Amino acid sequence: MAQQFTVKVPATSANIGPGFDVVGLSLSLHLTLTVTVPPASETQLPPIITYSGEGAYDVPLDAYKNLTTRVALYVLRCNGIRSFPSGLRIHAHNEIPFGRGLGSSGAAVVAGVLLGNELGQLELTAERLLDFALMVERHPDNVTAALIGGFVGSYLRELDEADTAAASVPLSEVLPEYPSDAGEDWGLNPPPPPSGIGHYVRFGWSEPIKAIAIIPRFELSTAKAREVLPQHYSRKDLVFNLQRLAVLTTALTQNPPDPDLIYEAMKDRIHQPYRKTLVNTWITGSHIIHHPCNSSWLLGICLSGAGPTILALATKNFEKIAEDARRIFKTRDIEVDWKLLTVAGGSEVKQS
Ligand SMILES: Nc1ncnc2c1ncn2[C@@H]1O[C@H](COP(=O)(O)OP(=O)(O)OP(=O)(O)O)[C@@H](O)[C@H]1O
Ligand SMILES: N[C@@H](CCO)C(=O)O
Repeated sequence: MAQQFTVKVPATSANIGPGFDVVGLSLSLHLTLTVTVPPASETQLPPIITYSGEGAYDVPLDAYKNLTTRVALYVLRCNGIRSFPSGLRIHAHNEIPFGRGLGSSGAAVVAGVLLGNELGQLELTAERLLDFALMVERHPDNVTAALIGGFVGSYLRELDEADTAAASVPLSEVLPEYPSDAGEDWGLNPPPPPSGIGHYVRFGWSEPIKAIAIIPRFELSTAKAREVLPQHYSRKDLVFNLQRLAVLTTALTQNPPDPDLIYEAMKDRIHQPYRKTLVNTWITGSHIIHHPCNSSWLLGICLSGAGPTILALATKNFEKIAEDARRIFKTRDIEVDWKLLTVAGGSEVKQS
């Protein structure tokens, strides 16, 4: 009998203003894999991937090139399993737009880790799953929120010398460039992650708060949006962010939420000001939302992840906010789509 299971991973919005590389929020758009493993056979048949939804025209369907399946193979090989099961079939349906700051790559990585764990029947703990995801994505905010779900804060443990070296191997060694006909015999064993890299806590979330994602119709790669950030910050700017983040993690749990407190607590001096040069959506976005004294349902706005999506948090009048935003963007020749999103649960694997 064939084995069938699904892997469902949510979108995430990282940073939420001041929490650069620290906080992430899982949102109600998903990447879902439907996986069929046929009964074992004598012949080794290659995996077949089909794909629908966001990115369907761009994503590689070769299992040795596709991000999700390469991550799954990484997990398998680190656990002594050289190849995918013969005749493996995966259908991916994706609702998360690529390169918009909604954690599409984090979701693809987490889906790959869960896929590898399930195919190899490895029964890895959540902590170990996170180690594997962090070896690929390297900053914890998106992958931790995608795996655990909710509004999540995380840090990376300070590693000793040996673990630092293990965690710093280039991504090209973790996910090597496989030839398209790669099979069981190809390549060396990849470097496994050190243990217990990421640590996290899930905060509460105030039930009436929803997120409006205002999504420009262009991509911005996270790598590019990180290149513009400085190596050093002033004490004043660091304290500015720390003060706001400390308040924000509790302010977003309170019901009713306090718009004045949240609006100010979502300000940032660590990444958004530098990304202005790349993302003129942020300049536009920061003019959309009036101060909450004028509109108590608008709580605050931020760049979602590395951008270009703008995330507005609000308790009502969602459509009005989004349509006002669309009109303002239009005057600057930026076409946007918008989605009203709720906070999602964490990743799920279900046998069918
Ligand atoms: N479902 C997927 N399958 C395969 N590859 C994917 C998938 N989703 C994303 N990717 C890869 O990740 C790239 C986007 O990653 P990137 O980190 O630049 O943006 P993002 O994750 O959408 O945004 P952010 O990290 O700011 O939230 C895509 O161009 C694609 O190469
Ligand atoms: N914290 C990361 C999130 C990107 O996914 C950044 O802002 O670069």
